[in-house]
Amino acid sequence: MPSTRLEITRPDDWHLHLRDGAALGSVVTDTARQFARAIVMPNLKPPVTTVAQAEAYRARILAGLPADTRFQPLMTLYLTEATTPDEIARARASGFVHAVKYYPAGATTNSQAGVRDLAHVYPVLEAMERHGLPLLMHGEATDPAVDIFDREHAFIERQLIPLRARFPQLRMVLEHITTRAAVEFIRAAPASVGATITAHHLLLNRNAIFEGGIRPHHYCLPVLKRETHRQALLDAATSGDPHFFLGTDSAPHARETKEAACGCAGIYTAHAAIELYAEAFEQAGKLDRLEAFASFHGADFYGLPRNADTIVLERKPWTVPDALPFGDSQCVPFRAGQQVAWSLA
Ligand SMILES: NC(=O)N[C@@H](CC(=O)O)C(=O)O
Ligand SMILES: [Zn+2]
Ligand SMILES: [Zn+2]
Repeated sequence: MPSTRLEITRPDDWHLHLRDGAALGSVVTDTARQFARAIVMPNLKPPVTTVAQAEAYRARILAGLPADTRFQPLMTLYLTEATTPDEIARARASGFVHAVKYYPAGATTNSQAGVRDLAHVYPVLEAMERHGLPLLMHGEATDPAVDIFDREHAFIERQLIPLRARFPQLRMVLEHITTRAAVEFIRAAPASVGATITAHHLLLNRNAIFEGGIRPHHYCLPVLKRETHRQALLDAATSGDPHFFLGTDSAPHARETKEAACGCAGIYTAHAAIELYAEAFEQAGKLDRLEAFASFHGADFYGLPRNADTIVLERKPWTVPDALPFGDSQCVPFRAGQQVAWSLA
């Protein structure tokens, strides 16, 4: 008999975009409904580059939460070529900054202030290695000559392998992995290197971007890949291997900025995140592996306690709204107007 009810330790989201201002208030509740904690990405405009900015952003997130939630935002700093080793020491001492995010300049949404040449931040990486502060990576090569579907693989070859050799003790997370090459690299790495996997990369392949026409709400970075890569991700997520953990990369954008001649990258999944992961794990026949992926591996990697309470998922389909409020605009969520197979009780 297929399961119709699943109780698991409350999960955490190890890669999340909450945005700021009015938009923040519209989205944070979706995450707080299901997750105890989330690693909050710093790619605001302007980016969160200092501990003082992270502290102020954290306060704005907490102020946007409904009174009855205990959701904890785990903050990150945006690495720039001006970041100092002193800032890393302050981050470690803060207790609320849990990682530093590396955006290769130009690789993705709000990455212009990112790093052009890793050699310029070696002293900062050395400080992170010493303080045990993880480096989170948007792992795509930015060389425009590299085919967009090969950018993750090229990043691994050109940046990640040399970086691992130079900083062997540096804790790292390759974020939102999308390829078999990434899965293989992470599997072979020590426990100090992990990877997050999104629900949308587990559920969709690149055909979804072009189904009957161009689908801006299925455009994200790294871009969706072929079916063989989706299969590799599903194998990794459901394998029980502690290198792999849940990170939604839920990345809301106002409708008009995606439905445009040059649409933004990012897919919003926070409204149904754990339910979507349950669908993917069910598809693989591995629902029994969801809890470790969603609730144990990430906490263990970050050296944080596992959550003590639980959530209950029921196999009860529901229909996702066509649009959700997003500041003074709207956000079109993943599966808009369509069904999700699992519900959060
Ligand atoms: N994933 C995306 O397509 N977009 C993210 C940025 C990111 O995580 O690369 C965003 O901030 O919109
Ligand atoms: Zn990214
Ligand atoms: Zn992201």
